[in-house]
Amino acid sequence: MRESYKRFWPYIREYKFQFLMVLIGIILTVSATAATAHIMKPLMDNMFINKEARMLYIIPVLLIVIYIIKSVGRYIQAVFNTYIGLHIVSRIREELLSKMVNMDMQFLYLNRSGELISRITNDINRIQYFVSSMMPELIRESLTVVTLVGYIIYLNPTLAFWALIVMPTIIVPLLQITKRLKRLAHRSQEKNADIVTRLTEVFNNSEIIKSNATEQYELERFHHENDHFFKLNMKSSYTSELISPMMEIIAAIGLAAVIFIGGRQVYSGAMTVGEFTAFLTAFGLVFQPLKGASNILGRVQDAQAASERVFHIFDIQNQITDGKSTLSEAVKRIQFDQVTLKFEDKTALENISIDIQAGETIALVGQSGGGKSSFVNLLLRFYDPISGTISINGHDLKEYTQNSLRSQIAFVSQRVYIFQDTLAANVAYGDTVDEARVKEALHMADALEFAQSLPDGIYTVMQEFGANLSGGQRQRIAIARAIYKHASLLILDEATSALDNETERKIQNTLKEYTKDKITILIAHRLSTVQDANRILVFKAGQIVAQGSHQYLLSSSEEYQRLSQTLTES
Ligand SMILES: Nc1ncnc2c1ncn2[C@@H]1O[C@H](COP(=O)(O)OP(=O)(O)OP(=O)(O)O)[C@@H](O)[C@H]1O
Repeated sequence: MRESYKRFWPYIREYKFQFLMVLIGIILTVSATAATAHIMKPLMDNMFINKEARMLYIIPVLLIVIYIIKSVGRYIQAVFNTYIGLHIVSRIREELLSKMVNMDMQFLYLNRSGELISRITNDINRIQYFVSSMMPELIRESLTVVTLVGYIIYLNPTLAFWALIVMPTIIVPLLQITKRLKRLAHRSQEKNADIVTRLTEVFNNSEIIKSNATEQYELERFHHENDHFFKLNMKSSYTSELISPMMEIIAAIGLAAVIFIGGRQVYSGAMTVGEFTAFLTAFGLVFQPLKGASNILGRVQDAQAASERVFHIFDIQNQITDGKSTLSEAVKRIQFDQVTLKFEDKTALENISIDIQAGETIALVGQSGGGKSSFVNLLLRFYDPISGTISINGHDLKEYTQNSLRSQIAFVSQRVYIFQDTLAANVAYGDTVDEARVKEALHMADALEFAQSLPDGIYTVMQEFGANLSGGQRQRIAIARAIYKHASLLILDEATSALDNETERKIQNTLKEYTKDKITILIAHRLSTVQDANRILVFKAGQIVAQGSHQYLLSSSEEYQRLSQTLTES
């Protein structure tokens, strides 16, 4: 627990004023509670025994004042506790998202989106209680316990010894319970992540689910996860609910000891009935806050497990690190020098050497899994090679900051991403919308006509994933987005695969002028897409097995001849 607090301390300590307010709230509540007991004295002595009539007015008014103070204290404590908790949690949520979006691509590929969403939402919410309310509550309960225990020791040390001797017996089972609770909390949070993953999958794959009529199948899979989650939470409840009855049994044993030993002391005259009653009352009162404190320990396990899951992400170090220079000029030359890329044991690229100059259009072709996407992923620094160097304008890629490098690259990926925003904002993505530029980019991507036919033209809001668009329209928006960026390196990974030949040709013709001083790298499976490239690189099992113009390769490379058969057919 200390470890977790250490992690939260930098956040917690920034809320001195709010904690002070919580403390004031606690002081008001505790004093008002004490005053409630204290008012019993004038109530009995002055009002009933001495029959002072003015007390008939004073006591009820005092009682109301005391309860107002108590309520104000409670309110202040609750509101400021919540403020601290919610504020810290919302800050950590943003920091966690910032950490996640800046993680290596491999991390983002490997971790399910549902798992990451669950950490940002569910896990973080569970921390709130830990960072705000737990400490004040523990302080309040401990203070009350210490005061009451002090009081009973003061009343009768021998009896207090026998009454309290049973207390340590609770420690061992309590520790075991909290250990088990933490294990269960970990599993329950993992299960929660599974549920969110399942849900994101169900909603992202609705087409495939509907077309295969697998709704029932998905419901059963969800039921399986949900049921598991339910059972884990019940297990947690069986365990945590043990704390209260255990405390009560211990309290009963303590009380029995007090009655047996105290009763004998009363019989022998060592203790008056009044002293015995006061002792019994105070001893009875100790257990309420003690139970409260043990319950807090139970709840803390959940928050601690969640904070471990959250801080685990904060602790992951990126493998891809930023260089110091800024790539502010256009990409004029790309060199691969004996570059090898491996994913664990699998070699994705082997000994790749190539030199590309500004103005060139390079097409990558080859069998599926041949390494084409890996080649462009290296340029984007989604991965780093295990050996060899890649340089841009004569400097190793690793010398540049990733942001400055990527600002020079316009990338159209195989999967088209459309954000739930206006069409214009989708084209200008991340930049301010310049209407004329957006229209020009759309025109070059042969998408202006369809954009203008939309209800609000380029300001029409796109649906999530571009659900209201055809595959070809989505691709054209993605191409327009790349054009809008005016980057010096254009990477098109199967960017025109959903377009008909005529549209593709049209876009290619406009792009020719646009890319004449840039470097264009395109991956394609269609002959029409690649045959005009200055150079075609043929990939096979992670190697470039041939390169040259379309005509040259047709006459010299068997692999290309074989590929061109399939390229023409598709
Ligand atoms: N993130 C990754 N983790 C592990 N292995 C990967 C990863 N990305 C690619 N690979 C592997 O590296 C090899 C090359 O993949 P790559 O995606 O570069 O092929 P490709 O030529 O683009 O294929 P396609 O034409 O099917 O898109 C494949 O065997 C693939 O399984």
